[in-house]
Amino acid sequence: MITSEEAARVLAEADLLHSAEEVSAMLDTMAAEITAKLADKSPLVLCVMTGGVIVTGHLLTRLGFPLEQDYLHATRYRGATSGSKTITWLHKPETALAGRHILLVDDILDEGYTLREICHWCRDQGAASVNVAVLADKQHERRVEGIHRDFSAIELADRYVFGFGMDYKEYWRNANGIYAVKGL
Ligand SMILES: O=P(O)(O)OC[C@H]1O[C@H](OP(=O)(O)OP(=O)(O)O)[C@H](O)[C@@H]1O
Ligand SMILES: Nc1nc2[nH]cnc2c(=O)[nH]1
Repeated sequence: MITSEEAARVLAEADLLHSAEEVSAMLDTMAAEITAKLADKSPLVLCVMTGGVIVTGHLLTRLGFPLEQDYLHATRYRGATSGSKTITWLHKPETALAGRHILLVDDILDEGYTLREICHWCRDQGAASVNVAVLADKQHERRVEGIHRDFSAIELADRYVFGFGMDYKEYWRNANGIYAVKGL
């Protein structure tokens, strides 16, 4: 836990990596790629809470074809800046996945434990296909095997980032852009 004063200092000292305008343009491109692949599939779009909530909202307004929406919550960082290897499921979707084309939407693919487990779960439920869309794809050598993203708006350097759904110790998911914490 940090105070709101500390949160304000972190934002003031952070590096702005991508402005809101840049994020918007990159989401346009990703939405066009998703449309080309899934427009005739009547997909079930699953928002990975909490971080995925903002990118999912922005993305959905750019997808002009029939789809359904639900959400799930699986977390491993729980407000920290490094994650445990154990995923905690806080909510599973009500909608049946069997036979559906699933589009998972999350804020960031980092080491990949979270989305790998979620993809496995979707397939275990009998999904016809599982596609992964992330706002940010972090570039490093620590990615676990067995996970890849199908769509990504932005590739990021290996720093701890926040904004546009991503938190710094639960603050600044509401920051309108993508920032890197000073020194991290
Ligand atoms: O690729 P990984 O290294 O597994 O990390 C990526 C995950 O970490 C964050 O979730 P977090 O556990 O912080 O939960 P939150 O969305 O509720 O903040 C983010 O939203 C991704 O789901
Ligand atoms: N906010 C945030 N959450 C993450 N989860 C995995 N990596 C990150 C990151 O860089 N920032």
